[in-house]
Amino acid sequence: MIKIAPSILSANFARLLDDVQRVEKAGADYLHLDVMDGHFVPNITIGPLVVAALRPHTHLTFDVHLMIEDPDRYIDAFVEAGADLITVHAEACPHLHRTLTHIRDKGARCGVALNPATPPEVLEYLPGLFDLVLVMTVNPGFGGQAFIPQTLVKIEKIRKMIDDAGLDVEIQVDGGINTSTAPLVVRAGATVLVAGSAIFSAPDPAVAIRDIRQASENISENIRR
Ligand SMILES: O=C(CO)[C@@H](O)[C@H](O)COP(=O)(O)O
Ligand SMILES: [Fe+2]
Repeated sequence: MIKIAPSILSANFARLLDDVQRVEKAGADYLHLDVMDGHFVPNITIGPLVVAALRPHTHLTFDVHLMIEDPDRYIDAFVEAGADLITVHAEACPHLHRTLTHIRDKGARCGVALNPATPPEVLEYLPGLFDLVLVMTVNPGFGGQAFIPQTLVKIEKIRKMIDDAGLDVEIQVDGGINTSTAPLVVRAGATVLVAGSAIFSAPDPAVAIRDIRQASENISENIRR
């Protein structure tokens, strides 16, 4: 089963809760919350206060994507705010092993994000320590960018790495995902699709979720992953 994770980066922040509840009703699996600090990436977005404010109003799994320097400082705050899954960037974590262990010790699932230019080999040295790999399919920082096709080979490599090791790990993709790119990433091995502008800039987000799901599941049925 492919999971769809709408990214609220492209939601209307003046009516954020309405947009969240709309995608929940439309059958979204995760809610993807992009946290940016103006240092690791050029943009600045939300922090734990917004996560905590939304938490009582939805049952969606909160998938928090930290694009910040020194994420260890904020892990406790995000778990306490209601994050179910916290993903950190390998490029931002000099002690990635320790950071992942910290997230699990706090009771959340953890993910490792890799920028488009980051090789996947870093994952080989962290067996069993993460629940998800986030393959960035654009350079992080902004919504609405074009999908980078060279990332497909990396998704394939990670899929093989995970299958060969017999790990139960999700492969998430993030950036430029729409009905055209979804089949490509699913064929390469992705199982969780983040989409921001393709969902929230569509005339009807529910239709957009349905269309992305349909485009991916036609492929995944053939693969039977
Ligand atoms: O993490 C990020 C951007 O850095 C994403 O989660 C974006 O929000 C994806 O937006 P689209 O490319 O789907 O518009
Ligand atoms: Fe993201």
